[in-house]
Amino acid sequence: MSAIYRVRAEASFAAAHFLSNYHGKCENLHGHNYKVRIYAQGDKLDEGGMLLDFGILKKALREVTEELDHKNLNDIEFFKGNPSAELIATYIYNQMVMKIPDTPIWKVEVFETDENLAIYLPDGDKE
Ligand SMILES: Nc1nc2c(c(=O)[nH]1)N=C([C@H](O)[C@H](O)COP(=O)(O)OP(=O)(O)OP(=O)(O)O)CN2
Ligand SMILES: [Zn+2]
Repeated sequence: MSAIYRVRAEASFAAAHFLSNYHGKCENLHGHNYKVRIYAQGDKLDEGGMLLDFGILKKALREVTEELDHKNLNDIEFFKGNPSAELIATYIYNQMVMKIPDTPIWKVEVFETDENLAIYLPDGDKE
């Protein structure tokens, strides 16, 4: 098996949401300070010994999270009324692919709190 490299960037944003198909307190409008971690992976390094400049990953992720910052996530059509951490991770993945299409994204983690996170693995469960 050949070796692979992974690099990670992190960003955060604050946003409001409610979950339409949820019966409990989360059906009411409330907010979170979300933290996002995104991982790129590959098996080849460039001539500078890098898989990918951290700065490229970080810049793209910040552009995506800035679009979400201080928004009501229920206003975003993609979520269809249910901006769960899982769908936020999916949305962020889709946006990142549009920004840096040549960068293979391995994993997106969205933390709603320090204890609660959802993970999106676009390529299935291949760790
Ligand atoms: N799989 C998921 N479950 C839940 C999500 C989600 O995105 N994916 N989201 C929520 C709500 O957003 C809720 O705000 C967070 O849930 P919960 O942990 O129940 O609430 P608190 O953070 O306030 O935790 P307490 O322990 O109750 O203080 C729900 N589930
Ligand atoms: Zn919530």
